[in-house]
Amino acid sequence: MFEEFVLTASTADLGEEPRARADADAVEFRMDLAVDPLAQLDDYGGDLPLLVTNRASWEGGEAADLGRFDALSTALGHEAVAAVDIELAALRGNAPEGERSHATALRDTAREAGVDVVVSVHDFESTPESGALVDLLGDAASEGDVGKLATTATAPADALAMIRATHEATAAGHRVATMCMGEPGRHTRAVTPVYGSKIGYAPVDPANATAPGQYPLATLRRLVDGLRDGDADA
Ligand SMILES: O=C1C[C@@](O)(C(=O)O)C[C@@H](O)[C@@H]1O
Repeated sequence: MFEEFVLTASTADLGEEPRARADADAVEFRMDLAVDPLAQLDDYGGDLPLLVTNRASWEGGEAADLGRFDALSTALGHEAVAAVDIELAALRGNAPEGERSHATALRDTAREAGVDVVVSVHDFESTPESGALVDLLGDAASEGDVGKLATTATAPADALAMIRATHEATAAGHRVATMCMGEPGRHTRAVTPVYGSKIGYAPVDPANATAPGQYPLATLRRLVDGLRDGDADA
């Protein structure tokens, strides 16, 4: 699914999917933020494929325990689910007790089901220097189909480090998705796809952003396509 850039509309409400169709290529379903996520999946009849995320509380989400893996595993049985997000820290075992075995089992299930695995890393405080970012991207990409890195930019230099790291990791053959959270890094969401980033995230309803600094969905679509095609009105 991630050979080309994929713009995902992030939401906790699959009922928003019709509003996302005009601009998004997929929906990121934030199961940890959703009311009755498995029932929503059962009822889903939309056109867009789903990336399912059930973000752990220790990685900035709301899913409090290992039960999040059971819910993700059930989600993989739905035909519309094309990709699943798993935290790198869960796969590498430097997370709370029991995460690693659940995370690797989920990855196996995803592979058997032909579902892509996005391995994610988040830093809600800062952006390390670009060499460290490249290492993180290499680690994440080697554990799944795409390595995703979202860090917090507090100055323009942080955005530059992320752009550089995106370029270097892509040149080294890794499939990555990158972005900075926070206002000084907002433009990375439009620019890193030029350097190889394969996933963008934006809320359908700007009032429900799932990370600081996200552009509205239609804006990110226009910016990414405009930079790619050289047509600002694209
Ligand atoms: O990991 C990511 C990236 C993200 O944090 C962002 O910065 O856009 C938004 C989240 O919904 C998603 O799971």
